[in-house]
Amino acid sequence: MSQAKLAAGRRAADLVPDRSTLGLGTGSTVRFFLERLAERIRDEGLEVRGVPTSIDTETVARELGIPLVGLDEVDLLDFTVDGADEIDAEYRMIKGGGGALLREKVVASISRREVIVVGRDKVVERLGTTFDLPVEVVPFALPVVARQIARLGGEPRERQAAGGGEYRTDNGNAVLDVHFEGGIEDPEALELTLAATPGVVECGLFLGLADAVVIADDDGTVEVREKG
Ligand SMILES: O=C(CO)[C@H](O)[C@H](O)COP(=O)(O)O
Repeated sequence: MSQAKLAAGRRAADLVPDRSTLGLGTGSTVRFFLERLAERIRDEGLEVRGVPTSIDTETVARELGIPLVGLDEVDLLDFTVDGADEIDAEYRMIKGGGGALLREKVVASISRREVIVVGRDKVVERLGTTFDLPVEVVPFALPVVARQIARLGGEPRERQAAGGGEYRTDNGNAVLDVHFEGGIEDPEALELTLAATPGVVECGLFLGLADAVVIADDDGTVEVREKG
């Protein structure tokens, strides 16, 4: 078990305000957040309801007794906690290692406060240097999008399911994990280009969405950084 993920997830749960509507991210760090959140609901009577960003998170939240709500009943979210695969000094991120990028970005876009939980190993100088960029693609368009990404200088690889075979997101789409040799030079320009590519549903670049980051070390030390 990663002590850093445990420490970051638990600290974020301690920051959750009472009587709030929450975005519930996805991933192993968020799992620790959910467990601590459930403890607070039980022990302190914390009143919250959450919008899950994946079927996995929905299942875990239900098991833990965290009240859930749908986007049809919610306009804005008070507070979201999510993980990241990389984050840079400007709080720009790569997300989608768990395949939940689309729902995560929708939830981040309506969150008043987006708090990111990571181990220090996720903090990078340049995005794309330690993690390939996930791009969610309509299956029909896979070859077209892959060729377009190659023209942009990326090396796309279709994600496979854990046991082999076809990988599909919760939305029924495929994922291309795209390697950029030397990292991503201009994340803003790349996000715009990908968004304008027919067949691309969403990409894992999360720019200007994080408000704070909870960074933990393996010894359990936690630092909370606010975006200036
Ligand atoms: O973006 C994500 C899922 O789509 C996750 O937040 C990201 O992959 C980090 O996961 P973990 O906390 O397991 O390292």
